[in-house]
Amino acid sequence: MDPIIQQLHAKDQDQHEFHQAVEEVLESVKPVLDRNLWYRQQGVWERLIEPERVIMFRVPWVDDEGNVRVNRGFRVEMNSALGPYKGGLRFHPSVNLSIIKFLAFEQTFKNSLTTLPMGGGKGGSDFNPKGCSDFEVMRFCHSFMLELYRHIGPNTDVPAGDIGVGAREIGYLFGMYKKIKNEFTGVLTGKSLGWGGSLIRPEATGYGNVYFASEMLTTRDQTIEGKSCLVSGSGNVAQFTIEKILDLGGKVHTISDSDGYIYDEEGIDCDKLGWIKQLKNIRRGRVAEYVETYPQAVYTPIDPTLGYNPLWDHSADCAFPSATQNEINEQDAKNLVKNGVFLISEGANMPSSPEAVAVFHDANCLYGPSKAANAGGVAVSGLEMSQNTIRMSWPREEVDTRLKQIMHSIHSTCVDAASEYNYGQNYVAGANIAGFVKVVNAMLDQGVV
Ligand SMILES: NC(=O)C1=CN([C@@H]2O[C@H](COP(=O)(O)OP(=O)(O)OC[C@H]3O[C@@H](n4cnc5c(N)ncnc54)[C@H](O)[C@@H]3O)[C@@H](O)[C@H]2O)C=CC1
Ligand SMILES: O=C(O)CCC(=O)C(=O)O
Repeated sequence: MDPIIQQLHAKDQDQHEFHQAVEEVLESVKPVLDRNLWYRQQGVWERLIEPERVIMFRVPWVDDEGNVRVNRGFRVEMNSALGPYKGGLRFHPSVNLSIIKFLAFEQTFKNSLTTLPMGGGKGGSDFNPKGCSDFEVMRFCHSFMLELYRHIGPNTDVPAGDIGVGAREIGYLFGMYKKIKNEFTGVLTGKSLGWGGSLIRPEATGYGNVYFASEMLTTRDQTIEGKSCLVSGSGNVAQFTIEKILDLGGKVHTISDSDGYIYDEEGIDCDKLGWIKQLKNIRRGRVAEYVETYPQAVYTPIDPTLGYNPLWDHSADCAFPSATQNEINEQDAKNLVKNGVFLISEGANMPSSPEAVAVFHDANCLYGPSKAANAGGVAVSGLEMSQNTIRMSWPREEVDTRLKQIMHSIHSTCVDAASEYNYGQNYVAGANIAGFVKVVNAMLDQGVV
């Protein structure tokens, strides 16, 4: 094992997700480090895997029954070589330091790929919004911001949404920040349109992922039109991935949540997607309800004893994992390949295990890793920051055009970096190398800080 990885395991024991993310990047950038001894001498790698700052805090709040509840809050400010820390907040019971550190680490390279001036950060809490009333969510968000406000700012650290944090939560967080600081600034992105949000930000991660997939398909003279697709998740990223696939003439058969998944042989059309948006964004229900309205579809509950996810065991051309990390294991990857899937484009962060990624590469699939394929969300957040700074809002077409250009540029950046280091059409290596080189060159320019 590389001594750096040995040290990491000794220092940050049990941070499995963080180790996984670091090991993948280190593997890809070894030839870059070998070619540039200066990088090694300057300890860039050791500096990259140590967050600039880790903030952990108590979040006390009162539920509707008057009970005092306590959650743990996190913000990991990973790297500010390229700009203010930037990255989402995740509210989910599984959140811990390892998960936030892996997300902040990935975010650093992802933000670098966007070409926009953003450093990497991520935060969140083990708070579970599921089943909470709006008032409970509001009290939690206000308490969370009562601590977070002292660490963030429009030129310091600009959080946004992730799992469990959408427009409602961003509104409550912004309200408390504004009250404490007495200023109306672009301190958060993903804001509602009426008070500083950007058009296309809600759509950006999903749309961007499908634009990236289209770029990958172009290398084989193909398009999304007529392709059958498997999508996991049913939240923000999944919904707008489906919307763009339909827009480009593809067909989508699946959605899921943490209880189970839906397979709709006929395909999820625009009307059904509208129903899913109502279910998830307004009624906050479970995907199991889909079969009550569309009885031709099949609902399968999660069975953790299976060892694989049957959602990935259907015949299709393309897969868009859009739920959570490590949702595709080696067996799932083998099932996808066996069923004819030849393109995997990741909306979720690190949804494929390292063994699954190896299966995709061995089968010569077009495999778009998350830090490249889902970078459209944070890219449009960067555009929201620019619009807030100049106190303007750009029209929908303008933001969408910029998003398309950014995804095109990320694709060519990955292809060029992979080819420079003889990695062929390996988007993992390309994304890691290109993201890494830009960040470490900025770190070297700024000295040992
Ligand atoms: N919202 C954004 O702009 C971005 C999100 N992402 C990533 O996309 C993924 C989804 O995030 P969002 O759609 O924003 O969140 P969301 O909260 O809107 O939706 C998450 C969805 O995933 C499902 N899910 C969560 N845990 C699951 C599990 N263990 N098994 C099956 N389903 C599960 C939830 O039921 C929900 O439908 C995450 O990995 C997130 O980090 C990545 C880039 C940007
Ligand atoms: O828009 C942002 O700043 C957050 C996006 C994000 O969390 C991600 O790319 O994973």
